[in-house]
Amino acid sequence: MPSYLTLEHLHLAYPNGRSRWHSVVHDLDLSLEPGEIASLLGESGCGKTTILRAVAGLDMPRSGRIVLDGQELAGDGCFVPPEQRRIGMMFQDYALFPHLDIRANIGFGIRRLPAAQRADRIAEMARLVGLEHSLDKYPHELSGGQQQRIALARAMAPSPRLLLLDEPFSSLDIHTRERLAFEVRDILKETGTTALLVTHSQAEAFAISDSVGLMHEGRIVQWDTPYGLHHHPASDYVRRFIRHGDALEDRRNEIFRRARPDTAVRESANSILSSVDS
Ligand SMILES: Nc1ncnc2c1ncn2[C@@H]1O[C@H](COP(=O)(O)OP(=O)(O)OP(=O)(O)O)[C@@H](O)[C@H]1O
Repeated sequence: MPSYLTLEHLHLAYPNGRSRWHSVVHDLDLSLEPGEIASLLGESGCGKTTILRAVAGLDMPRSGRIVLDGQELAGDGCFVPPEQRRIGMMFQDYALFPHLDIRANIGFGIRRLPAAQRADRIAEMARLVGLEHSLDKYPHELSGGQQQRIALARAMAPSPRLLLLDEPFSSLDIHTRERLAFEVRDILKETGTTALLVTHSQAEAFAISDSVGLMHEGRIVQWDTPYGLHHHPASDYVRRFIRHGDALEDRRNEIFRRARPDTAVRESANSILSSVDS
């Protein structure tokens, strides 16, 4: 049976001067089942965002195919524009409209629905992310984690066929980041949403995903469950990458353990390790 989302032999490149191209992603294959949550994990510059942009329809592949729910989005002579793909996106910087209240922010993508139906859907999404009492507030009145939940509610309001998340937690402090990653996983599972996330944070990828594709220089070097990546690394590169992520985690946990009574120290450990992590 064909998968829900399929990327086949995808070649992605950026223009690099006169009729020349800088290849970023090479011959990439990937497939997701309905309701699966997957992450692309890798160092900065390995091509994660470039893949999301191609799936969203913001860039056209040089070659290869993208198929979603049986519909060819990009391929031989075919290119469906982003607004017709029914794909939701959530970014690291919330991207909420500061001059609109939370109700209008959540309802932004469903402006064409009849008023009563729209109000119901906004209420449903606000409940889903646990912020049904904040609908009259403005984004600046909410914490970073709350704003990111509103961004999720807004992305999900139009019932997208697929949700793309680009480093959605990286502007949050490290505690909120992990808590929210678990919360978002619960919300996506509850709604049966298929999602593809990109991150350079192993903790985040492991917290949210059913499957993780570890990327290196434009290729997926291992596609596996978090357990599989951890316990059965397919190469030295994967082993080193995972060990480095574990070492950061251990260091952070140790600092927290020692600094438990002292919030100021905990805060500073948080910020030091967020910067190391990024
Ligand atoms: N608009 C662009 N034009 C030219 N080159 C680009 C463009 N966007 C990205 N690149 C290049 O493509 C490569 C992959 O970038 P991409 O943003 O996909 O990486 P990433 O893995 O998402 O990194 P990060 O974690 O830092 O966001 C990098 O070498 C980058 O310089």
